[in-house]
Amino acid sequence: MTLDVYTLFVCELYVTLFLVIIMFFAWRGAQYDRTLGYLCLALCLTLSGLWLSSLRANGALFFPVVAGNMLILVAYGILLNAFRAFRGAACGYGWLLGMTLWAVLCLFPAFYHSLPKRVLVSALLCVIYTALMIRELYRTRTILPVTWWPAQLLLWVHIVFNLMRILMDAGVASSQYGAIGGSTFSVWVIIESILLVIGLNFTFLAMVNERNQLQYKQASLLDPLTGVWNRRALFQQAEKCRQQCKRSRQPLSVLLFDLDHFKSINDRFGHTQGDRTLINFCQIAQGHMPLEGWFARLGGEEFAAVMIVEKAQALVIAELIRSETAQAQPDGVDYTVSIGVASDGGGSLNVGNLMTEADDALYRAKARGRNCVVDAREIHQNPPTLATGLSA
Ligand SMILES: Nc1nc2c(ncn2[C@@H]2O[C@H](COP(=O)(O)OP(=O)(O)OP(=O)(O)O)[C@@H](O)[C@H]2O)c(=O)[nH]1
Repeated sequence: MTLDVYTLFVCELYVTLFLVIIMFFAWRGAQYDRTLGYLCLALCLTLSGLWLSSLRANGALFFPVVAGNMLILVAYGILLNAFRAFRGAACGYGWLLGMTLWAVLCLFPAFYHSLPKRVLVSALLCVIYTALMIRELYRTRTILPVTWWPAQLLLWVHIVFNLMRILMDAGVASSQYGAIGGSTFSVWVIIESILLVIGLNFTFLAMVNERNQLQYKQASLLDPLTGVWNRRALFQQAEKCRQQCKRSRQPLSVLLFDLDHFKSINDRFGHTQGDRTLINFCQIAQGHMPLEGWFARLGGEEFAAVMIVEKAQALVIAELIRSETAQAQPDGVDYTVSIGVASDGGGSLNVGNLMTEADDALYRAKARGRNCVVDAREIHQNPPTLATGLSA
């Protein structure tokens, strides 16, 4: 099979131009996401570099060899910045090094007129830039659990190809003297770079999409003020706990918390201090969650926790939270919390019923003067006056 270098080159120009257009709209559609912006810029520079390298066919040397390759090396640097921007890092100046090195080397006629030397340096720089991109990508593995893998694969294929190029492309000038490199290996360089730009575009779109999806999902489950889970997250988790407890017949406990006279804290110390008090309470409560315990803000000064522990342990945890809160005094502000606790031994579990029971117990805790823990079941079994809430 003979692959015509000019036909491939036109294909490459067309594909790259088309990808520039796609990426430009993707960038705008993603609210001017920096990563996609860098990628779009890298593609524009690649397109310009490719076009300049085609001037080799007219016998020109300066534009294809110096300017064309410099543009392509800047594109590599900007691609590296796209990976850095993806993980929120600043750009630095390292991305300019490849282009600068090439410009300096071109000042030496022994390099400028030697195709094998140019092929060697160009392939080496591609390997170095790609290795740096792999390093950047490696740092994003925690925020990119899925697309991290295809992105790695794509970059490793590019490294292997360029290493093969160093070994196999002796820089023999092609009889079809034309675009990119000008050696007999050019056909493979063009094919690989077409596949690379297509692969990179899809990979970056998938990466940005995955990161955004995870961010949106997280934002929809977290309370923005305190950073703890919100009502939606807690109810999702409660349903998982219910299923787990039902299967393994484990006890499930629900704790409802309500800060006492919180309105008066806002009135006396201001809303900002009120916010700080809410954050302080969340830190205290989070610090007492057991291994299988989840805490959330339901709204305002109301919080809840679901935990796979039996009633006795849930009451101990509630009392620890209550007493630590009463002693906390964030910024000199005294505040207390009332807590209702409901538990199920693992039989006919119903989270809705447990919530209602805990809410009932919380109501009783408020009625008993606040700053206390009340166990829902004991309220039902005993007259209110004998309820075994752990009063402060
Ligand atoms: N600072 C601050 N205050 C909030 C926030 N959300 C709700 N609040 C306030 O919380 C207060 C709740 O007041 P109430 O429902 O009357 O309850 P309370 O004063 O705590 O009284 P008891 O619950 O009966 O002890 C209101 O003044 C709300 O404005 C918030 O995000 N930040």
